[in-house]
Amino acid sequence: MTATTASRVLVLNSGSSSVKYQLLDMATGTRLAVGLVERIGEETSALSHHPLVTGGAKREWEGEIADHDAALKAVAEELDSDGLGLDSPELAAIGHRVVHGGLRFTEPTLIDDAVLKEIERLVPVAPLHNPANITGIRTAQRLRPDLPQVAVFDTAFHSSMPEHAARYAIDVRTADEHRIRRYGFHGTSHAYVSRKTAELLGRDPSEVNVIVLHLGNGASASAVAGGRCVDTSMGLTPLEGLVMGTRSGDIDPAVVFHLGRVAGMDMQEVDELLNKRSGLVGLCGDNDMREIRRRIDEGDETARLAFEIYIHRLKKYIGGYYAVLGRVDAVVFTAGVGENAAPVREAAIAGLEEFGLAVDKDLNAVRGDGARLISPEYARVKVAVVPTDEELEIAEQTYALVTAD
Ligand SMILES: Nc1ncnc2c1ncn2[C@@H]1O[C@H](COP(=O)(O)OP(=O)(O)O)[C@@H](O)[C@H]1O
Ligand SMILES: CC(=O)OP(=O)(O)O
Ligand SMILES: [Mg+2]
Repeated sequence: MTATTASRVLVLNSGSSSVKYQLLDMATGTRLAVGLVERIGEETSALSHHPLVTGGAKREWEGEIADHDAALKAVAEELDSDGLGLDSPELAAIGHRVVHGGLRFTEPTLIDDAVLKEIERLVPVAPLHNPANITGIRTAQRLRPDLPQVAVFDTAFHSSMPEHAARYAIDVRTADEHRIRRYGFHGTSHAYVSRKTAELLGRDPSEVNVIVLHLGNGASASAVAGGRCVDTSMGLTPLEGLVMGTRSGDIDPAVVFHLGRVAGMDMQEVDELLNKRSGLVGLCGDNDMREIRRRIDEGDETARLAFEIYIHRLKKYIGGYYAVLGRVDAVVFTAGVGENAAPVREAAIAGLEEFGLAVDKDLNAVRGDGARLISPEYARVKVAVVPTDEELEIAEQTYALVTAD
């Protein structure tokens, strides 16, 4: 690869209705700008942009942002007005989060037409995510056709899973023909957070076993043994596993047939039901944990039951992965809910004292930005909050690829 003196990387983390972005200088380890576009395609979208080096204040505005293409143009304009535009010769590459990499992509990958085609082929198994990732790539390519664009896949970290964890117990030929298996997602987060947890414990990642609970709007759990993923809760698609903001997580697959045969729903309707009208929003009408906690505090029983279902599922995965790992050094909470919702952490760990797990109420209540332990001194298994940073992890992998000899 050509050597480059440019050392900035722009990272685009395009979600189903949002784009998170960061501009970083990899030579100095400085974050130059961070931002977020939310509610893309809805009546009022919101953009928040924070230039970190130009002394500028955080800028926030609301307006209509119809699609991801418009969102990226808005991001480019914000960066431009800080003198950090995409036309900068200091930009070395653009790193993209791509949710589904299938069987083929297990490493950060330089994007060309063939790679983009393969990412497109995977749209049916990440219908909420890969299309947004593709738009991000195309728009970035149009704005800077000369720059290397790198895809960092959510599935990559999980590709080390043993076959007994990755395979579903269905007819092998059908599974192989259609590449049906557990791929797992949020991999850059699970990789980053498990590594940071080892650091927090003052140990080498190869020595520690951790259960990572990535609880955002999408949510997943993983069992990481010595730095390697051995099981994860999301499957062929990001629908399986934990109860999420709008997704059901685990259900009996026969529910799908039943809805078809008895309720007369077609595939599209069932897909939409399970991905967009289930999870917390389906259970109580809200998918934001802040709002759910507020309602519980006011005595709302529907919100309480939704919370209890969410916690019950979490406990099942903590227990399950404890058994899979045999020995656990830490259970770690991360992402929007995991980092901020103390009641979720407390409830998920409650009653697990026999597992060596406990949460210290005071430590749990402390709000902080950094990685921290929330278990009492005596706890045999540590409980931690470790903020995730998918954008930093993507930037590092992107920069390593474009500067490799
Ligand atoms: N202070 C908070 N207390 C409780 N939950 C929070 C708080 N801040 C954010 N959240 C939760 O985090 C979610 C977003 O998490 P995030 O990791 O950003 O998700 P995603 O990347 O999937 O969009 C929100 O929907 C909300 O439920
Ligand atoms: C894969 C996935 O669920 O991602 P997100 O949490 O960003 O929706
Ligand atoms: Mg996320």
